[in-house]
Amino acid sequence: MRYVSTRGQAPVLSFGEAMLTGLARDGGLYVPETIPTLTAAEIADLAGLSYEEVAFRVMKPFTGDTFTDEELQGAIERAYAGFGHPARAPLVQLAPNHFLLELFHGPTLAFKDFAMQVIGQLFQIELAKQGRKVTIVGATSGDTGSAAIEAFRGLDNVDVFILFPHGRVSEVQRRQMTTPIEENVHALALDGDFDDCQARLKDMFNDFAFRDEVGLAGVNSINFARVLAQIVYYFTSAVALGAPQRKISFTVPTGNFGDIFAGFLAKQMGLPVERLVIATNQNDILDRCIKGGDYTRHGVKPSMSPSMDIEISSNFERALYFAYGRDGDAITALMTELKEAGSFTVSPNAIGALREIYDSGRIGEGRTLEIIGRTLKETGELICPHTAVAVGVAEDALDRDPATPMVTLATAHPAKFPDAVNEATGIRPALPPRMKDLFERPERVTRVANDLAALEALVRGERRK
Ligand SMILES: Cc1ncc(COP(=O)(O)O)c(C=O)c1O
Ligand SMILES: N[C@@H](CCOP(=O)(O)O)C(=O)O
Repeated sequence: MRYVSTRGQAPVLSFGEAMLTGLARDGGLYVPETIPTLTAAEIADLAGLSYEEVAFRVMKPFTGDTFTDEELQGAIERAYAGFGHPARAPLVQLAPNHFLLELFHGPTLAFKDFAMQVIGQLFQIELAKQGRKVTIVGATSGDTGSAAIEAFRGLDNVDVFILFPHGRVSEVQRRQMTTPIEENVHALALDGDFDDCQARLKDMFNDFAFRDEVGLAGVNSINFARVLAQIVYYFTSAVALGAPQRKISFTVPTGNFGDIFAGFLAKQMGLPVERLVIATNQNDILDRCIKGGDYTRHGVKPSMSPSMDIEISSNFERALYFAYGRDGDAITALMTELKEAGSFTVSPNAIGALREIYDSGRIGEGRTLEIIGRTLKETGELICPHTAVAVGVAEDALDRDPATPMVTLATAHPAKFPDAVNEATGIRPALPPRMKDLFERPERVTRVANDLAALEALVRGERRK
């Protein structure tokens, strides 16, 4: 299995190399050269297996010979052992044809744990084999950061620096990043928004001298291994609802497009996915693009679903790459236009290809609150604001296609966003007992300017040599 860049100009790599490389050296994102498929019989055979067994069967064909079967199985077992639900990703019924896929039973209470816990294990195996140390720099709008810290805290051969937008994450999210005591963990509050954090991260990858000097590695969904581990729950949930005999649709609260792109890969692998519905909050660039063909930045407006406050949606590049028939030059041109002019127009063929796969919708702030309140009243489920955005978009999609079962991804625990949930319901959801002293723990955070040279100097100075 070989991995190629969406911009077509970077070295072709194995899975292991792509995992440790992060951003491709031409600025693109790695994708598999071919997408492995499962037959209908192989998908049917997943019924009744544990989450871990399904994960192994789905992930193995992508990893080539980087890991032995025993290594991959062991990594998966260890990754999910600490989850707070035996099913790992349980389904809850909201309405006759509407199901919620709860992805918040991992250690940091967000769907990011599903992939981050696995790649934490895979990094350790690969770094030990190669006798290497790496410096991970991550950008977060709230959830990736704590999941990365949880997966890599205390490791001797990894330093972790997390850039988050100052004042734009929830207090629980911030404290999850600023209270770990391990000296390899560095929380950096950047003066800017998430797009600035991600842009500086990509700048660091594009500064080859810096990248090579510090052994830069990435665990954002830039890293294909992140997306890979997120394919698994599309299979477990669809099979539980009758796939491969029955088609299933998914609605995904979307920001950086990693989670829904994993759904695209599941579909390409043979899972009968009817529609993948992109759910956006008031930062609706993806909804506008799918509907009108224009990807135009308007400026990020902070919302009550802060993890989706994103306008430069990193993995949309991967979606465009497939929509443009794997044309790296076309993608390079679009990404250059976005950087220089703040917008691009998708070609008629490519927008047609995207609309074959994706549907989309947008939910504003008022409706988000209404949905949190109504969902609790009608179903007894307390949901986070990101999930509420997706529930609203899914309800609209179900009105258009009531016959196909809809799975809505519940991406974070409501206790991560107590203020919004309280405003909608009058309930402040409690954190699990293991986190009950989160608000008493001392915080350790460095405020940083949105300045590449200053950030690089900080990482150089703080990482352990
Ligand atoms: C709670 C939550 N929901 C949804 C998203 C959006 O997911 P993605 O960036 O993969 O589109 C994020 C951030 O990634 C998140 O943290
Ligand atoms: N919403 C994310 C943003 C980063 O996304 P990633 O999937 O690329 O890591 C977050 O919570 O940080």
